[in-house]
Amino acid sequence: MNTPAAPQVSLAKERIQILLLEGVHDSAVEVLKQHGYSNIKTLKTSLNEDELCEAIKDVHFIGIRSRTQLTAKVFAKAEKLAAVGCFCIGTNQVDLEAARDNGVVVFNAPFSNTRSVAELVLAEIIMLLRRIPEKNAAAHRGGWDKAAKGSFEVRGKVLGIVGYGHIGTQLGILAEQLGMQVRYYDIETKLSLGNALQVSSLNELLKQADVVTLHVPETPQTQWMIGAQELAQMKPGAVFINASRGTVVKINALADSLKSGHLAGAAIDVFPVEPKGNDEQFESPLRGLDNCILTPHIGGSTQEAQENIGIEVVGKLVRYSDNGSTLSAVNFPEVALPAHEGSRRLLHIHHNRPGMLTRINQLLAEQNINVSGQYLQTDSKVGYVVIDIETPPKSTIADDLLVAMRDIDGTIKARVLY
Ligand SMILES: NC(=O)C1=CN([C@@H]2O[C@H](COP(=O)(O)OP(=O)(O)OC[C@H]3O[C@@H](n4cnc5c(N)ncnc54)[C@H](O)[C@@H]3O)[C@@H](O)[C@H]2O)C=CC1
Ligand SMILES: O=C(O)C(=O)COP(=O)(O)O
Repeated sequence: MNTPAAPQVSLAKERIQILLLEGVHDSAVEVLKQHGYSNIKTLKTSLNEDELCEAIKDVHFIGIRSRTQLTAKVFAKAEKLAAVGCFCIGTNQVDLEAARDNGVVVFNAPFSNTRSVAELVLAEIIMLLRRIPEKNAAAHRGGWDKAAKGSFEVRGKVLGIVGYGHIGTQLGILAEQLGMQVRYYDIETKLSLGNALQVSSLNELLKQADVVTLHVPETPQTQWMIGAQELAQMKPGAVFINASRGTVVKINALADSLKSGHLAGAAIDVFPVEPKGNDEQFESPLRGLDNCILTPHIGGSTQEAQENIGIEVVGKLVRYSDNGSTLSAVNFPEVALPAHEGSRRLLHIHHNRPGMLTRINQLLAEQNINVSGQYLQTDSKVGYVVIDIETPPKSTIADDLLVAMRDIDGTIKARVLY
């Protein structure tokens, strides 16, 4: 049985602690302030696990980007944490199950930086097919490589996109404007935009494409999906781009393929191991290869994308904090209940066991409480219910109910929102 906790109403906004890491854009802070949140700490860097375990103890909301690893150990220390905002697309850096098991909701920005990635990749396609990386490197050393040999227009070439989602589709449209023929491979059947064609296997795509570009998420299926065998399937002289996740490609195999000349070039933005901050040394077997463009995970790093992400993710955190909405959460049942005038709102997060709602409703009935709104959603592990109750002004009904609800076996978290 859970031990009954002291009554606790919604925290005053100035007491809600918010920690934003990894240089989240100022737009996030501005929107938080507009909504009355002022207790905001920002850091330019990420924190390691030990630092996070310490820093997270008093934090109610944390904002991260792709570098901060939020592990089960960190969530175990995060007693007050209500939600995580990933100010990026990927959520692979967060132990989503541990978050959910601790009643912590995780949000992200599923598309605000996708145009930026697509534009970068488009530029890299042209640069690689014109052999600019080598010619640029040679010129820096005093060389003058004016030969046309090995340099090609992109017009008419086959672009092979692995992962035809938000980024892959936009890239396909942009590439068609340049006259490229777009083919893609995806595990799901997708609506082909423009003249794009879906192919049925990764190998088929690798064999057909002059340019292969990866736009898949990090999942158990995509981990190390491109190795020596897959690279060998690619056409001699083809080029390869990865702006998805570093764990999708076996980097030594890629280095070998570039060194042997089988691949003419590559552009890589993400790496199996990335420096934690700008002052840490970058190590990679791709360093020193003139036919390889190396960028420091900046596919989504534009002013436009970062500003929009700041506004979007903070919007989701504020909606959860102000009215309990979990719409578009990546690890949680989605619930949104309109505000009921004159009501008080309670949130209850519990392990998904039979009879939880019955027990909550028994309490409401026993205490003769009038419910003006109630909404429950569950997934396989967790249930989330938002309850609006009618109470006379200044009554302690909601606080008393909270104590009783927290005592229900299977409760993960419960609070009075307002
Ligand atoms: N370099 C950077 O700065 C950035 C990198 N990214 C990375 O790009 C990834 C893709 O982003 P979006 O296009 O927005 O994601 P998305 O979720 O819209 O699209 C991903 C596509 O990959 C497909 N897919 C999943 N597993 C697959 C597999 N095993 N084989 C083939 N296809 C598979 C999905 O069905 C989906 O169509 C993100 O998950 C993130 O890791 C995203 C933004 C910035
Ligand atoms: O959006 C993503 O998934 C990215 O990879 C971008 O990550 P970042 O915000 O630049 O650390």
